[in-house]
Amino acid sequence: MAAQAQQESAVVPVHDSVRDREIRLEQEHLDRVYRRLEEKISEAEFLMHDAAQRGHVGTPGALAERDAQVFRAGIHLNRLHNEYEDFLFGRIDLLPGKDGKKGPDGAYTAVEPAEGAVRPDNTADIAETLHIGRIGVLDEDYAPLVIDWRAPAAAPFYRSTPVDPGRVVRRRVIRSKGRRVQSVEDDLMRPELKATLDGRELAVIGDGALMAALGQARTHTMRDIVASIQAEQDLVIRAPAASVTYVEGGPGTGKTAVALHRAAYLLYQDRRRYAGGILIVSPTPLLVAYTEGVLPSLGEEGQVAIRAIGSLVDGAEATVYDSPAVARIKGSYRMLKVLRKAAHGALELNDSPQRLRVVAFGRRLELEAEELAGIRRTALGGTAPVNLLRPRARKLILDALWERSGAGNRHTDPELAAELRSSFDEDITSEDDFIAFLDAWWPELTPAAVLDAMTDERRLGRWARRVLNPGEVRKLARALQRDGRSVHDIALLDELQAVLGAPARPRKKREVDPLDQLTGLEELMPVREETQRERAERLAQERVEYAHVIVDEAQDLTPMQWRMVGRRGRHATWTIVGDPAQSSWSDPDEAAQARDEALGTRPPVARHRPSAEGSAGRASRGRRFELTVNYRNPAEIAELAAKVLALAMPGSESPRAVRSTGVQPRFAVVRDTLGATVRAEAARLLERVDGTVGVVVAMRRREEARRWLDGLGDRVVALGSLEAKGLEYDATVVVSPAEIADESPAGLRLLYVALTRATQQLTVVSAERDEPDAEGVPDLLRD
Ligand SMILES: Nc1ncnc2c1ncn2[C@@H]1O[C@H](COP(=O)(O)OP(=O)(O)OP(=O)(O)O)[C@@H](O)[C@H]1O
Repeated sequence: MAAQAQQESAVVPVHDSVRDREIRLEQEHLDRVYRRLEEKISEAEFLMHDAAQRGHVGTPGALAERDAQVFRAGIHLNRLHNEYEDFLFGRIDLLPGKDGKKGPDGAYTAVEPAEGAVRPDNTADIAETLHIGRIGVLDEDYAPLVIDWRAPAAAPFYRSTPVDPGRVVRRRVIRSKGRRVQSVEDDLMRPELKATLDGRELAVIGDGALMAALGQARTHTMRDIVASIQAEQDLVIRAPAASVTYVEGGPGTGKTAVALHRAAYLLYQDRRRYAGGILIVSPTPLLVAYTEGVLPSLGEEGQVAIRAIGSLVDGAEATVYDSPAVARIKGSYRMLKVLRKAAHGALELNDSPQRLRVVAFGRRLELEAEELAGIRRTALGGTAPVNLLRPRARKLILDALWERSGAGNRHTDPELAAELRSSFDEDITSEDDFIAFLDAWWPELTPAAVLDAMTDERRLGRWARRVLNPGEVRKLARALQRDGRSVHDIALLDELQAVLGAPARPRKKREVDPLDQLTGLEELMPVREETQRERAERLAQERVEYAHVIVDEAQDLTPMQWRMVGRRGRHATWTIVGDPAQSSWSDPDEAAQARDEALGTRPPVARHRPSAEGSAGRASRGRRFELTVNYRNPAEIAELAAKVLALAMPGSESPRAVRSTGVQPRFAVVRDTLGATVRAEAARLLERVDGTVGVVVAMRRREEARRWLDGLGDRVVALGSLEAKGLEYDATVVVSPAEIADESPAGLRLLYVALTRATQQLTVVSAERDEPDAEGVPDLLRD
């Protein structure tokens, strides 16, 4: 494979003085870059100062231009001031290009070398050297000192391989700290070539950047991979954002890393188009915290929102977990019907009035319970949001009262009849009793109130008739009774928000007109409710939608979650990143159907039933990429995990591990108590690795496991199997594979996730139910 071939070609021992010379040369270049950056900083500061000096006078156009200038200079300054580690991290030495043309960044555009660039005796001259960094920097003559890693000219840095080298002869990764270059590592793309640069033979230093990056100790935050993005990953990062881009790959293939770098790339490549924002949906707050430093390190902040799937609804936050059985109910399409029924049914709760009595034109008029129920049914017909139907219901009531009053027959002249009707309506609607009736009979519902109403089992049973069975109703009602929201509740709240429509704004008082005050007219004017059209316009403004949505760990989204995410990207392009073998959702067919509907790649079909043919395996519209190399796990750990993959998804292939450590996974059995054994194993690993240790347990043991690790320090953490999604540690302890596997229908897939979190060492602790053999190897992990 390309990555390995690169490594093999790069191991060339060099004399220290050559290394020192190469480092010195890179240092000289970096010094020039920083001098130029300082000039740019002064320029930006001057611009800001200058703009601010222009004061507050001028035409509105000039003021807007001044504000824009201050804004732009501020952003620029901010980026320049962030003194990144590894500001400059790469370099490529290139043969002359085919057509000799230069692009807007000052670099040659041709990917292929010019004819004759390589002489018959396999010698060549380097025609161009490009340095690659986090942002582009031009010198005073507009020649590139540093090319932005996302610029087209930087692509060969990532794409070139010994198999398909293009113009690249040497690819160099430069490591620096602050302003000092510390080391360089080279890969030769054309090892057969004797290339010279300025009359001197090209030196080759180090044993490859990728391996150096992979061997580093892990902290609790992810690092960017700009210096060592691999060719298959680069293709995904730079794929044009048309419709949907699907990315699949096993654990550790860099899916999350690629997703983050793709966000930065898209912004760079078309900042205006993505000004509407990019949303990255992540499975857990832990993964959000782990990854949120990457984009700032790539110079991108502000336009990308990384949100956990349980934090997508403002004002609600998932804090508790559902049992697998409850999750299955809450996540399923079937909930759609239940929620709609509940939203309608909730109108009748809390002493909804059974009768309406008003006085109009001096007559007492009444509507009885049955008539009111009929009016409610008519008003609720159709699909408009419940809260927006109140004006319609009000109108239907007035119609019924008008009918009852018999006043409609008084005039044959239409104009007079209309006048009479309008004063009839005014008579009624200005009555306090009528306003109070309407508030109680058609209350403004909130999603939280409807979900609370669903905690009553009998009531829920009514709303879920023929959709959920009585056992499911009981489980759901009980789960909703608990304090705190689960990640699945958030999708229900969002669905309810759509079913109900946003609550009306507090009624706006009309602007006070001094004339009105003089005449006392203010008091006579009825307070105006927000009209339906005004509300629709307001909602359109308030709607939170994004220009591009990236869904990480997409295999985990339930149908209800897909609907929630879909609402945030109705006009967006998408990048969907996942691995079916790691899915924690039990019905992949139903989820795939929901995904395709959310992405608009498939017409909606009957909802609460999975389609008869099954849709998970069928290709949806869009481009597909596959990542095939595991950069996280050493081969020893990947091999063990592959055994579980064969059980969880027979026939699917494991990604190929790119390195090996020679350290085999360790198997331990419970000696004293489970807690004491796990603690001892965690302590042992803490001594053996410099970075972090993760202890993965079945979800129900999370709290307990935290106590087991008390006092071992903050390099070690305990996690439930669902919480381990996407994370990685130097070493992991996986506690009782059988417990994890038995905990849910997706248990084997969650065990696969647990076993693939370590970058260096893994210990598996078996309890009794794991049926360990004499070596301590649990049943599930034996050949
Ligand atoms: N090109 C690369 N250079 C250096 N490190 C890399 C590269 N690609 C991936 N990695 C590292 O490999 C590890 C795994 O990457 P990442 O978490 O993105 O994988 P993933 O496919 O999302 O895994 P999972 O499916 O298990 O969540 C990370 O530490 C990442 O930094």
